[in-house]
Amino acid sequence: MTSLAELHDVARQRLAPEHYDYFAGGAGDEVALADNERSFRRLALLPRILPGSATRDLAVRLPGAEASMPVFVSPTAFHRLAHPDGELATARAVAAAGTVLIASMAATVAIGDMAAAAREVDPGATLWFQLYLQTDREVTDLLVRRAADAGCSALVVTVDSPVFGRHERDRRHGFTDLPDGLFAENMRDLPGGPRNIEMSPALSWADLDRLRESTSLPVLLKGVLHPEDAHLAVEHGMDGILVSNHGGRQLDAAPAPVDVLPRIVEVVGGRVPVLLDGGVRRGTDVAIALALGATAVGIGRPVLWGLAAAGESGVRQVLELLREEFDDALALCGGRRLADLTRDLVTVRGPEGGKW
Ligand SMILES: Cc1cc2nc3c(=O)[nH]c(=O)nc-3n(C[C@H](O)[C@H](O)[C@H](O)COP(=O)(O)O)c2cc1C
Ligand SMILES: CC(C)CC(=O)C(=O)O
Repeated sequence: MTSLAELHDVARQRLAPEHYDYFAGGAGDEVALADNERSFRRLALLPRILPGSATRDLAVRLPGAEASMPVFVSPTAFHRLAHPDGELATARAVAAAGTVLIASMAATVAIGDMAAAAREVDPGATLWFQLYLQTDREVTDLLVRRAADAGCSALVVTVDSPVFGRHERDRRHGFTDLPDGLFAENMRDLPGGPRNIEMSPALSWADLDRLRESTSLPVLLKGVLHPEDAHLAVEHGMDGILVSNHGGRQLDAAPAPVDVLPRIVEVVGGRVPVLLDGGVRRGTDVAIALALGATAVGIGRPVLWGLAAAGESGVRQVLELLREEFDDALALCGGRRLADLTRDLVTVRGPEGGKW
């Protein structure tokens, strides 16, 4: 395979239509979904020349992690719909790539088993655990304890889902539940028995404060788009911000993360890392996001396409393609290290170029 788009095509052919649409789809008219990729293509990189070095360093330090490149895996649910090995395959592939896997709370493999699979490949593999705060605090506390016991080195709290997005593709298919034999394994053995993941608009910053006080793990906030919320996140002691519109699956009128990134970077002012996901499909997208101030970027769907196309090896291909493409983009921009990707390199395409 020579690009992520090719792996996507193979995945589309292999998956059952209702499972493909669950992975691919967005909310409402899928305006945000389409805009996520399109927004990267509205931007251009103004390359510098003659870097004076033939070596490049892609490694990046993140909360509780040293990643081999500024690309991590964003949390996506239900990997066993894509491949029988599910999250075990994903965990092995991400460990082999030496980057961070954010394990979804809605994984079809329990977090302890994912961590064990990753550590067989690399004892130093990094997993973070994605969490939807539950209104039953006992449940949240138990999930946090399990993540810590599994050796997760950070928590990623998703805050863009006070209610579940309206996924019309799923409604048309009548896809409302996992097939028999698959389960959100982290939701077993909880007080009161197995549970569904709850999304609640009743949650507030006070619930986040409580989580912050209850754990020594770094806590990152996923789904921040408003600069004022980025400011509040830092004030409330968060260790990082993940700028995201949930891959266009929640508020369909939400902007593309890359369009709000510069403002958030400005507000945060270097106090904590600012990460981004949504629409990253090429190494040049990674370079644009870093030039606009992101510390690293996440990919969601491309991992699912790799998994559906070829299991562990497919996910490895996705990560290695992005690594090669990003290394290439950095070289072509005249850069040697990530810090060489600066804001002045980004312009808007077309005759207005430069007026950013
Ligand atoms: C099928 C699917 C399932 C997802 N599940 C979760 C999840 O369980 N938790 C979460 O915080 N985000 C979830 N997301 C959002 C991703 O973490 C991420 O924000 C998004 O996919 C990034 O956009 P991209 O797919 O364009 O790379 C999911 C996204 C998809 C496509
Ligand atoms: C099971 C869901 C909570 C996963 C999710 O966040 C999504 O499908 O976007």
